[in-house]
Amino acid sequence: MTALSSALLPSPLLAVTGLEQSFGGVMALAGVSFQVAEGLIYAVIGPNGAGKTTLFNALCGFYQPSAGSIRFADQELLGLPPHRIAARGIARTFQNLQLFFNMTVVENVMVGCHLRARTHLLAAALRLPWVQRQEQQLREWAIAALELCELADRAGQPAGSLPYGLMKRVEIARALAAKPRLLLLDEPAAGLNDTETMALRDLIGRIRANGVTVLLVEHHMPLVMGVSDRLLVLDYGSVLAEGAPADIQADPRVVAAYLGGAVNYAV
Ligand SMILES: Nc1ncnc2c1ncn2[C@@H]1O[C@H](COP(=O)(O)OP(=O)(O)OP(=O)(O)O)[C@@H](O)[C@H]1O
Repeated sequence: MTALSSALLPSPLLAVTGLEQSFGGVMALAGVSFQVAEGLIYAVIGPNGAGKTTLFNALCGFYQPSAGSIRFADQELLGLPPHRIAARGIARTFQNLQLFFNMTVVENVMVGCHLRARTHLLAAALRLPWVQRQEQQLREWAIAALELCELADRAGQPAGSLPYGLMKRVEIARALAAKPRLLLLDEPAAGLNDTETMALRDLIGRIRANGVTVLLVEHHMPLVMGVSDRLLVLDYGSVLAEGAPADIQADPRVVAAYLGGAVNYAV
């Protein structure tokens, strides 16, 4: 690539370089580097214990890596606390449900908008007009996120009354309500049946179509291969491979890392 053509390329939305995180003697991330262009669905895969969740936790500021760099939209994130990283435009879901079961679906999703809200306790207690206008705005954002997740008709129901697959969608809607530029999905297909998984695949496509870049940690290979533009393969905290789904499926190192070849990639 010439200097001129590389200068014309847009800088990646996310650029991770040499990221290191250890726990005692375990190097969970041993110098991980990769880049994600804006608008991609980018998956991170790898066997159990490879470092995928640690990577997410580092990106969100829950862990403070000992070395490396995380540049998001050309700004360094390393060292920032989670709420400042979220305010920069990164939202995530978790492996385990983190819902308020007694609150309604829309109330759960409105929690995700709080970063966009101006909070003032006295004004809220007095129900000042601007507080009411703001609440109406947050409700509209929450409803828009629910519509994208095909949950608008469940808005008024207690979150705890929904089937598990829909509860996981509420979590995605809550993350979307923060209006992120990058959405991190941590094993969104875990516990879903085949129909729900196919619906999830469509939803991830719609999220990208709405201008949100997606970083996906997932063990469900048919989903990963069917929805992703590129993949990063981690193994023992290091990058084993990076590339398009077809290249990753053909990579013997990846096949070997997964139980000596017993990977079902069928979509
Ligand atoms: N908080 C922690 N304290 C100690 N060790 C940890 C901690 N978090 C992760 N580890 C270790 O770091 C390594 C990477 O773990 P991590 O959870 O990131 O893997 P993973 O790829 O997400 O695995 P899985 O697919 O099972 O979720 C593992 O050896 C794990 O035991």
